[in-house]
Amino acid sequence: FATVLDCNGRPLTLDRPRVVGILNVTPDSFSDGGLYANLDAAVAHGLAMVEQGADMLDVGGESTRPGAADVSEQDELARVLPVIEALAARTDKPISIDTSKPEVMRAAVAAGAGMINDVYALRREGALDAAASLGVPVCIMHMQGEPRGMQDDPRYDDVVGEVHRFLTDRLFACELAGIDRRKVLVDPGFGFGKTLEHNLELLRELRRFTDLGAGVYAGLSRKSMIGTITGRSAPADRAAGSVAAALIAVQQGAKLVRVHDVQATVDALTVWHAVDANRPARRKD
Ligand SMILES: Nc1nc2[nH]c(SCCc3ccc(S(N)(=O)=O)cc3)nc2c(=O)[nH]1
Repeated sequence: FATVLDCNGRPLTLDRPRVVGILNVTPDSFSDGGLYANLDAAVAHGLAMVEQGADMLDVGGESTRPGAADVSEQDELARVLPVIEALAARTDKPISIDTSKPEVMRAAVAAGAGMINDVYALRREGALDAAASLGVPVCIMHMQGEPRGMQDDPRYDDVVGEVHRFLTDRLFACELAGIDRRKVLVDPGFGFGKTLEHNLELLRELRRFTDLGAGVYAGLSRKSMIGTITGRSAPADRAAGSVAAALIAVQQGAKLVRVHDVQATVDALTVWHAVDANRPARRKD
């Protein structure tokens, strides 16, 4: 995958693992309870995360947590466009749009977004063509079922193998549509139609996804897998567990982690990088 992704004129350099700050602009954001439902608060939070070291911001206007209801195109546009425009004017960091709707992709990129983050992996009607014509990097993610019912009874014979096969197929679909594989990131979709055991197996085997020639992207922050393991029922209490999970993902080869707790994660990855980057070259014996 490319070491520098051109995100609508804003570079994202993947020479080391990078941190994506989550900016939910939905009334029911699962962990910040719609704190950023209004524009000024959302923009302030986005800029605060950049100050804390976020390398990119991920703006989402449709909650895709389990049981979430669908959002109309116009509602989603009304939520995300003002935020993307305001942020693009006030930071030079890349901004990704977390959406599955082609028209939201187009409008968001026109407003300044530089990456498409699609939890449906461009499977919606027109999404592949929209992404291909926009030419910005894309993150494609695995989900079993739909947000409404994906956690009812997730089942796999071989969760890693099936998720790997899905991402392989979607990568191929991207290439057929004219999207350069080097501009695609792949994501196993933690919490999207997976039990705790499935999520743990995917994290344990995350390195298996680095053979696809695409950067690996992971979204673990404050999810129920962290809560169940640590006993932290309130998402806001899951920062330490989330940082631990992000570090494990990075140690397994992930290049991007999508997080709520930016500063803590940035510091953890800085410590990891100091140790990893200064590794003495292997002795020629
Ligand atoms: N690429 C990418 N984009 C994402 N967007 C989101 S929104 C989170 C929705 C959610 C919340 C909570 C749970 S749960 N039941 O596991 O706590 C699941 C899904 N996530 C991801 C992710 O991972 N990758």
